[in-house]
Amino acid sequence: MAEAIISGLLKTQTVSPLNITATNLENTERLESLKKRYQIKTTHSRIEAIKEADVIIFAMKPYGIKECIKEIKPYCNKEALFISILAGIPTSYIEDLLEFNAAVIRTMPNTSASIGLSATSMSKGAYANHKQMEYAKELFEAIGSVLFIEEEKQNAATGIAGSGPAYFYYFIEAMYIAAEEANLTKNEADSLIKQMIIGVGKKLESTNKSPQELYQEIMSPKGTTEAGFKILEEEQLQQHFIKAIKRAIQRSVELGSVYSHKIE
Ligand SMILES: NC(=O)C1=CN([C@@H]2O[C@H](COP(=O)(O)OP(=O)(O)OC[C@H]3O[C@@H](n4cnc5c(N)ncnc54)[C@H](OP(=O)(O)O)[C@@H]3O)[C@@H](O)[C@H]2O)C=CC1
Ligand SMILES: O=C(O)[C@@H]1CCC=N1
Repeated sequence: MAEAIISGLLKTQTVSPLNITATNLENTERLESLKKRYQIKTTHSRIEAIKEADVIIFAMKPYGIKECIKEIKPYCNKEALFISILAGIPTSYIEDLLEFNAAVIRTMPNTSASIGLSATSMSKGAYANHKQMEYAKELFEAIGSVLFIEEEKQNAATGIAGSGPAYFYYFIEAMYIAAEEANLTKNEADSLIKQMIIGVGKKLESTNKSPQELYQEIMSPKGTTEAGFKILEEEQLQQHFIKAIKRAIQRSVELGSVYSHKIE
């Protein structure tokens, strides 16, 4: 995710490579390759990375945030803007760890960020101001769209749009399996499935029709689609899918409470 953000910021010339420093935990090879590909600065020292930064983006796994902030806190610029892409982690937790009135913004992008098509949701912490929100929006527009939402809705946004692409890829995988079993070659399947998915996305974008209207349009009486739908309904696939999304949302809540319980 961090690379997708870096790549978007550079492609849109939102930030100069000279003003980006990437760091990670231990993977030197990865930092070298980022440096070579994007001409950004890299360092293994998280303190060096953040010391003079006016924007700090947290993009590690949620369980890493506590240790990270503990390490960098004494060196942080108190005027900096802190942006988190961590699933579940509340802005209040980051503010508490930093132990000053830090401007914190919580975001939830998705992997389509790597092609500039993320659907990112963004919420304000207690001390971030309007100007900082607008600035963060500008940064994240380099990787797609940005929607401002209240922080209590971020877990829902995480289950829907953060995890969402994975569920679609899973269904698309099923299409490839069915295509192969029906003797389509890989190239034939690629050509049909990819364009079909692009068409669905663009159609959805260009119409006011509901998803139900759209699938009903496809279903001729006693036709192929209707025959397939009967199986989906018998298996209660839609209910299972709703259950899966609800579980993802719940997991985001859990991540927030597991990793952001009382601070020592
Ligand atoms: N994957 C997704 O679709 C999305 C993920 N997110 C969120 O983004 C975050 C990252 O996910 P993802 O990119 O998939 O994970 P990755 O494992 O690909 O990347 C995590 C990176 O964080 C680095 N890291 C870990 N701890 C520290 C630390 N203390 N200081 C600096 N760097 C650190 C790791 O370094 P090293 O390689 O050296 O271990 C690694 O480069 C998660 O919090 C997730 O919730 C949000 C939206 C979508
Ligand atoms: O699975 C996860 O926890 C992260 C957050 C959203 C997408 N990936």
